[in-house]
Parts: sequence; C-alpha cells; structure tokens
Amino acid sequence: MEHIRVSYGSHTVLKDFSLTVEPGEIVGIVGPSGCGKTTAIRALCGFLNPEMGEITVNGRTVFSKKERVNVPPENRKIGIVFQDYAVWPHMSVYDNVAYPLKKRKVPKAEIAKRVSYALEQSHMTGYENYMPSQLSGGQQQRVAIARALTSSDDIIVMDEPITNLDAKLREEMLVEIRLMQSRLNTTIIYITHDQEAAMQLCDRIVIMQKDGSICQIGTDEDMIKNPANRFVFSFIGVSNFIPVVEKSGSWCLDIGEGIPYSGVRPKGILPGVKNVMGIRPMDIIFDDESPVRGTIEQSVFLGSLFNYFVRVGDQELRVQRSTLDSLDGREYAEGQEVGLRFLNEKYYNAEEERV
Ligand SMILES: Nc1ncnc2c1ncn2[C@@H]1O[C@H](COP(=O)(O)OP(=O)(O)OP(=O)(O)O)[C@@H](O)[C@H]1O
Repeated sequence: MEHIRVSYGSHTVLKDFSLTVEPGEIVGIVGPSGCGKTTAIRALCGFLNPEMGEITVNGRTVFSKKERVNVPPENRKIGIVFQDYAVWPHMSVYDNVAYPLKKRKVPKAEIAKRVSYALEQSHMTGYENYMPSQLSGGQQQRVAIARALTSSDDIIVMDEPITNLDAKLREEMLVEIRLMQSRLNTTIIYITHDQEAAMQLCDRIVIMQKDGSICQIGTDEDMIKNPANRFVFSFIGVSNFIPVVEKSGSWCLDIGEGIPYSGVRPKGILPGVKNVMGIRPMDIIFDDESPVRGTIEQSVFLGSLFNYFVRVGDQELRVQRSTLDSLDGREYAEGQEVGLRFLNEKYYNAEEERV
C-alpha cells in the first residue's frame, strides 16, 4: 500500500499510509482503538475507495487513483476473516466455505475440491453439513478461516479474529494460525489491539498511533529494546514512567522531594525539554547501595517471576524479578525497605504522546 489517504466526510483517518508486506510473512497491525487499522484493511480489500494512493497485491495493481484502477473485492484474491464478517448462521459449514467461490462463479467440481482442501487445512473435515449453531466458538472461527482460504491461500487478512474466544482457545488458535501459515506459506495480515497476541504470532509488528500514522515497524524484540518513542514504549509491555530533573549537577527522580539517582548526566537525556524516564519492571534491580529508597507495598508470585509494587516518593513502581534470580537466597517481603537501581532506562520528552 502506498500513500493511501482515506477520509470519512471531513475526518481524514489515513493521511499518507504506506506499508509493504513480504510474501509468507505474518504482520500484525496494532494500535489504539479508532486509529484506523480496520480502515487500512478495508482499503486493501477493496471495501472502500481511498482518495489517493496505490495498492498492489502480488505484483498486480488492484487500486490506483492515478491510473483509475479499482479491482472489486472478490477479485483481489485476498482471504478475509473479519469479526463482523464471521460465519453466516443460516448456512451449513460447506455453504459458508463455498460462498466466495460461488460468488465468483467457479465451477461446482472445482468448488468441492477447494472447500475440501480448506476444511482439511483448518481441521474441520467431517463438519460439512453442520450448522454454525452446532459448533463451538473455536470451530466457528476455523470455518471463517477455511472460508478465507477458499478466497486465497496467498494472502489472508484477519481483523481481531479471536477476541471472542476464551484464553485457552485463543492460545490454541494462535498456534494453529501459525502452523497453517507455515504449511501453506500464506501471507497473513493480522489486526488487533492485543499487542501480546501480535507479539506471539507475528514476524513483524506495525504500530499505529492515534493520528493514523505508523510510528514503528519491526520485530517484537525491536519494539521492546528500541521503542521509537514514548508511545511505543508504553504500548508494548509493562512500563514505568518517572519524571526526572537536574538539581545542582545531580540527576533526580522528580517525585516527592526529588531523589538523586545519578551524579552524571544519564545517557539519552534530551536537551531543552522536561525528561521522563521510561523503565521496564525487569530493568529495576534491588540494590542495597542505591540512594533511591522505596518500600515494597505488594509482592505477587507469578510462577516464573515475582511482581513487586514499590512505593518511591509519591509514585508506585512496578519491579519484576525472575524466579531464577531469587535463587540468590534474598527474599523481599511486603513492608521491607529496598534500594533500587535502573538499567537500560530510556528518556523521553515528558510532553510526548503516550497511550
Ligand atoms: N463508516 C464510517 N463512517 C464514519 N467514520 C468512520 C467509519 N468507519 C470508521 N470511522 C472512524 O474512523 C476512525 C478509524 O476507525 P477504524 O475502524 O479504522 O479504527 P480501528 O483502529 O480499526 O479501531 P478498533 O480497534 O476499535 O476496531 C474512527 O474514528 C472511526 O470512528
């Protein structure tokens, strides 16, 4: 997609949206509600006409404002699993899956072959004559995926396909989508506001912000290690933000009375603006020698890690410690005073947008 612009009336949702997805890739598009994820996907699939830009699918131009090309949705060869485009309750599984092919007037014998293939790929062989009401939520989603596969096993677009499922089923569906993708080498574009699902499933993640622009594209590791801005930092994973300020040559946490934490200018401080430190819970270390003192208000054991809520000045910080680290014999209990040291902290303009 290149230079796509879409407005609803006077409200321009996508101003200049460009995104390239490589064949065989699973790309997740995440971003806050209303930022334009569905709009971008509707433009890709042909359900709305951008005012500007070009869309190419497998080397074929399917939309170009300039060249006046606009291929209808059913001929774009994109499989779609939309939340509001789930299975049709009045049609059998077979008819649901066959629908996109019937619409394209594909011969009956060919339809039978492709439906059987799609049901096999989504593990629904044998359910051809079932009605959706006789299926579980997970099975209905599989039928929706099978139907997408009959449209295309090259590109499938999924818009929040699993939000209605319970946690266990959701996990299983993510694994299945991944397995199906590696069997068929399908390109998948997966839209969600569940960044954890996106990180679990996708090769690359595209993060959109409220104004409809893309603020970062990369792997989950890129997002966590090198977040492009404060918004990405706060959107992906758990984060603490602590205002900081320089006071007579020493850097202080600007909470309560000001708590000095560094005698030298920390790396990454932005000049000329009010800074805020972004720090992950895993990057806050308990250190008896540190001048930053806090009190553990709550300690929660989560199996692979301990989660602590530590009061420092007038702020509560989230600190995590892996269970393996706790094998050093030190125990940290509620009510205990601790010293805290910061590793890998990032600095952002305090005025910058966050989630
Ligand atoms: N048909 C429409 N007419 C007018 N405004 C619309 C229409 N569809 C979407 N919008 C507006 O466009 C913006 C983007 O909507 P869109 O559905 O693309 O967001 P989204 O990122 O997919 O959100 P969500 O995660 O909540 O589904 C929103 O402000 C929405 O209110």
